[in-house]
Amino acid sequence: MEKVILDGKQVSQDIRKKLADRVETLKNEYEITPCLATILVGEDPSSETYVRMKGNACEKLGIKSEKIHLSADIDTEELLNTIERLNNDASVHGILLQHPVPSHIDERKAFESIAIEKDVDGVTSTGYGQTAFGFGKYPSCTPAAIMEILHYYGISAEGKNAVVVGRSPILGKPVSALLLNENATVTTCHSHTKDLPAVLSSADIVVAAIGKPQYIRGEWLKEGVVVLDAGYNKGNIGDVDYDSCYQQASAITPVPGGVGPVTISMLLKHTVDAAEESK
Ligand SMILES: Nc1nc(=O)c2c([nH]1)NC[C@@H]1CN(c3ccc(C(=O)N[C@@H](CCC(=O)O)C(=O)O)cc3)C=[N+]21
Repeated sequence: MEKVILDGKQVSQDIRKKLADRVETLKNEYEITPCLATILVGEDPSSETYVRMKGNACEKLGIKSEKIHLSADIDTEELLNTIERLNNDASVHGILLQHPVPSHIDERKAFESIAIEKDVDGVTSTGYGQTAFGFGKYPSCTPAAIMEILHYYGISAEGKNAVVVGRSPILGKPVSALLLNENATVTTCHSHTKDLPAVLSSADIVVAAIGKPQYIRGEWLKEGVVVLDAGYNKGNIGDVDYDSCYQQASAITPVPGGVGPVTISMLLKHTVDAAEESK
């Protein structure tokens, strides 16, 4: 059986190369510099790393990155005020509020306050609804990345059994919707699922989005399965047990170097899209 390692760095490079030209055109012909505002609340070191990576990726492409770092003890109101200011700032095209925020803050309320035309990270319920109905401009970035990888490698979801493990608002739910829109038969599993290995045994495509390191085992999967690992556990460990899943798979994303870099590329792409929409 031919085996493909789905190379997220390669996919990501191709996307970013195309974006560089669009950024140049925006600057030279329209005097618009695309700008992404990132909001980080508190001091979680891995969140700091991800936000720094996003900012650096922007700057490398000539996208302006406005980094806002708020202290862990702010209240929901202060966060809403910050988002309101960015909503009203015409020089800002996209807003990313890094998840998770400290638990005393109402994260859902904050996400909902992001203006839809700046919701490049696909976190609002309007954005999710549009994604689910199939006309959304900016699906959440990790779900968008997963679909981008499938398209890049010519892997069709049509008629396939796709099993998504996880149902979070910016990952499991929207990726289930995107796969459904491409005519997969989608099953979404979660902590109440009775027999996960039994459900997985019929999967042609598996998306792991649980947040448990190396949880999905190759013994649960059928031969030839396509495995997309959206896990980002501490130490760059995915949600699938790579070695055993690799044995069964016809195609698999590694961690690192799989879904992660493409997630950042989709964020960049959506920011450039939003800047173009603003002309
Ligand atoms: N509002 C919001 N939107 C997000 O999209 C979002 C979020 N919150 N919170 C956290 C998760 C996590 N996430 C990652 C993005 C890139 C890598 C990534 O590029 N990882 C590299 C390795 C990381 C490294 O080199 O340290 C890789 O997989 O190759 C990982 C994780 C986005 N998230």
